[in-house]
Amino acid sequence: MVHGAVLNPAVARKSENLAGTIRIPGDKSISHRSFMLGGLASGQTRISGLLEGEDVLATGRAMQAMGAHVRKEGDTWIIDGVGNGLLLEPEAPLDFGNAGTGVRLTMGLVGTYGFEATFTGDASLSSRPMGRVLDPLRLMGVQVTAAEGDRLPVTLRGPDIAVPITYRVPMASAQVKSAVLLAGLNTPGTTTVVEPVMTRDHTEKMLTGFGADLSVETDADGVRTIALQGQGKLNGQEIDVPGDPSSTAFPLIAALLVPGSRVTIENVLMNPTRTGLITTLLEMGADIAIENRRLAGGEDVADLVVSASDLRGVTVPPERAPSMIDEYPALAIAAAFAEGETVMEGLEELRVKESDRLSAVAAGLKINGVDCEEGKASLTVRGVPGGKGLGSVSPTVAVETHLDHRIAMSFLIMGLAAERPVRVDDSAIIVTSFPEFMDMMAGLGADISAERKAA
Ligand SMILES: O=C(O)C1=C[C@@H](OP(=O)(O)O)[C@@H](O)[C@H](O)C1
Ligand SMILES: C=C(OP(=O)(O)O)C(=O)O
Repeated sequence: MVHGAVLNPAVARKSENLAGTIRIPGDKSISHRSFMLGGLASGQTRISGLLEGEDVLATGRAMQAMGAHVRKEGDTWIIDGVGNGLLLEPEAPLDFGNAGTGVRLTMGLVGTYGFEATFTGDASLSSRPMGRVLDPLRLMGVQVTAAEGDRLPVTLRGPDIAVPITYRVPMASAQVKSAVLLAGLNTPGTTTVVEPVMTRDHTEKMLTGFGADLSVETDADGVRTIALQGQGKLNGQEIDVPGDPSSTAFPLIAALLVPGSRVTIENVLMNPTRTGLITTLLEMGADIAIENRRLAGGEDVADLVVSASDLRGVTVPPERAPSMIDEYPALAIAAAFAEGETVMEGLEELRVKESDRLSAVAAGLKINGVDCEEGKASLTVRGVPGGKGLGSVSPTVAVETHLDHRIAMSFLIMGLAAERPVRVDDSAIIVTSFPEFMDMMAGLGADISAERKAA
């Protein structure tokens, strides 16, 4: 287990049919960006539906430490921004806890300022690679001090005047794309990002919504060129954050796996850069009705009516990975109950998330009786329809979550449909992205409880 954190072991047990209607909390990606752009813009930004997960709250605190005023009135978060180019030097290191998105995007946002800012995080975040955003920042003239291997803690000092760059993103990463574009906000001239493989487009959409001068061109091969004119004015906005499709994955898959279930999940973001999991589950034979499609705050949203289903294994093509990158741990659980083999490819980015998710998922599946194979960038799972024989063989066996919220939630979902209980060594980390998870699942009838004894 990872170093020093207070752990809350938990156990999930085979449950009766799940039933009810839930509204998934706000999207994590949009919530981070709402705090960042709201904190930077001139005037007031009002956010409803913000995800109040620890990751996002850390971003709010960072913006406050750089001069924005952040407060909550009733259910609305209100931010008085500083104005583009006018962030203040933070007096203390900015602690981003477990949040890759928070730290990487904020490094972009403030890296080009002519002051010093230090970034820290928890043991998981401190082991993740930051070079992917530090490299383009160095090209823009930013001085970087980092721990070995470009890890946290990182200290940045911007140049007097940052240099605009054209940057081709070397891996499929919305965080890298976004960090460069945000660095471009405080840089004279045109900052250009070339994105060979499309990733979630919230930064582009939200920058445009806040009034930035940004253009996107897509060539015949799907390569996107995003050009941002620096030093423009951003204006505060009203934002209604739709429900997070990555959080949706857990009750959605639980409802598919627990016999007799029927669950309605309302207000789910259906942006096509985020719907790869739904596409895959439909191919596996899932009964998911997509209802009440509508536009909310410039995004497609819908309600999902999910009924328990017999799933069959599929091959998930590598090009789908960016549109469901955070959903593979949950999909691997669905695959563990599907007829036949599920093959997931193009997963190299899973190795640098909150944990090495490829090996964490494979290890968790194995100790719970699932036949699977971990490749360099792939995972093959052979399912057991009905879950007979699945689950932990002894109360002392628990899945190691490695400070990774998605590993914790995925295996708790597994326990709801497996023959035997499934234990995880920690559930406390779930507050980073989905603080309501335990209560929401209990409300649907899921049997998940805290367990005093860790493995
Ligand atoms: O831009 C974002 O909001 C995110 C991008 C993804 O990371 P990568 O850019 O590393 O793929 C994703 O895993 C993360 O949870 C949120
Ligand atoms: C990868 C994730 O988040 P981040 O990179 O923001 O820590 C996630 O939430 O699954």
